[in-house]
Amino acid sequence: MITIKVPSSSANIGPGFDVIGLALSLFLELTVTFDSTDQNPLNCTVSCEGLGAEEVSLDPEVNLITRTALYVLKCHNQRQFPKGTHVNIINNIPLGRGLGSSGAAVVAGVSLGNEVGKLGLSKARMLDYCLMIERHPDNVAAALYGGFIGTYLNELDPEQASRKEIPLSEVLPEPAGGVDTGLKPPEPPLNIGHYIRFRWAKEIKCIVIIPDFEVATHKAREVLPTHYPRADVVFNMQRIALLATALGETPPDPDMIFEAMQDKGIYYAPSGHVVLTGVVHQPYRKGLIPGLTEILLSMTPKSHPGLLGICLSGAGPTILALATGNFESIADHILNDFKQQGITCEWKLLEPANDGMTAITT
Ligand SMILES: Nc1ncnc2c1ncn2[C@@H]1O[C@H](COP(=O)(O)OP(=O)(O)O)[C@@H](O)[C@H]1O
Ligand SMILES: N[C@@H](CCOP(=O)(O)O)C(=O)O
Repeated sequence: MITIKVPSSSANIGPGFDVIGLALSLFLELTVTFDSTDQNPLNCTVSCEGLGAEEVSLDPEVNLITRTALYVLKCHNQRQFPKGTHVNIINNIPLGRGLGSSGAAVVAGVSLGNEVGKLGLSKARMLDYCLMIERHPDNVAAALYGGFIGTYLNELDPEQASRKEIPLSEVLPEPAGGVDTGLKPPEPPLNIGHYIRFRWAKEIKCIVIIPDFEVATHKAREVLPTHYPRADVVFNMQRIALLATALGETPPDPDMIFEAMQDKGIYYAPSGHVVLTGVVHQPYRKGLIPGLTEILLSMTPKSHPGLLGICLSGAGPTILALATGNFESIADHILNDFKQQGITCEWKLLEPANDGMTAITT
């Protein structure tokens, strides 16, 4: 039996759009067993329990995890799973909520291909495969390596860059294209992306407030501009520089962290009007998440002692609040704000998941 465990993740943490990721203690788990008397297309069956079980396809040609595993296998001239492979998915990551469920599924799929195909891929090479599928590195790198990380994509030479830009529909056709197409899918270039781990102060806990509706990440990316004013980019770079260090300092400095988690600046013009500056993703997404702006503006470390900072988790709709105490009252405030918009939520108190993806054969 093979057991693969992958953490959820919260990407961006305010200003770090497509850069910063934090692996969190909610997990996707696969148990993989083999019964060679089973005869199935692609030699694979899938079952699923836990969150999203009724939503997730059990067809191995459609399911994101098994399709990803098949992509990795086909790149290594293995056209199907080993005989009688059964993949049981146990999912604790809510789907489409900004907690990296798709990133975790892609990491789990790459690891599944690696394990059943006995490919011996390093985590660095697995990251290349992940980045051919989920092309922003923050979630997949956090899920693969664990902890609080900064990520980047390397400049590739033109031939490699064009391979990386191959449309997702060719890398990961849906359905997966069966056993016999004979075509090898586009292999990832080497060293597409990399990461660095930052320190995390152990007293900082992660409150996640998870609304009861989904926002598909690809839709939440469509609402973003392709170009930004220089002032906005500078604003966010200034905050990221703080963020990378401020969350590792003991004792945590609430005012510094609150500022470091801003993806917007509020400037009171001489006319008295409020002007927003320094905006990369959150405010553009407010149309998808009722109450977002009000929630982000409604709390500070002064109004809510214990609070360090607040932001949208990934592409939303989950809100991430970092805090050292008063977890319930901080969560209650955000639950109430969402309630005024007619939205019910659940909340959880999570910790960083330091291990990242693990795969164990027993
Ligand atoms: N455990 C899983 N098994 C199969 N597919 C999954 C799994 N988790 C996520 N997915 C796919 O990823 C989609 C959600 O991805 P996305 O919109 O990026 O949201 P997020 O990553 O923020 O949860 C789901 O609708 C589903 O298609
Ligand atoms: N940087 C990405 C992160 C998306 O995270 P997810 O958990 O919502 O998939 C973005 O902001 O689009």
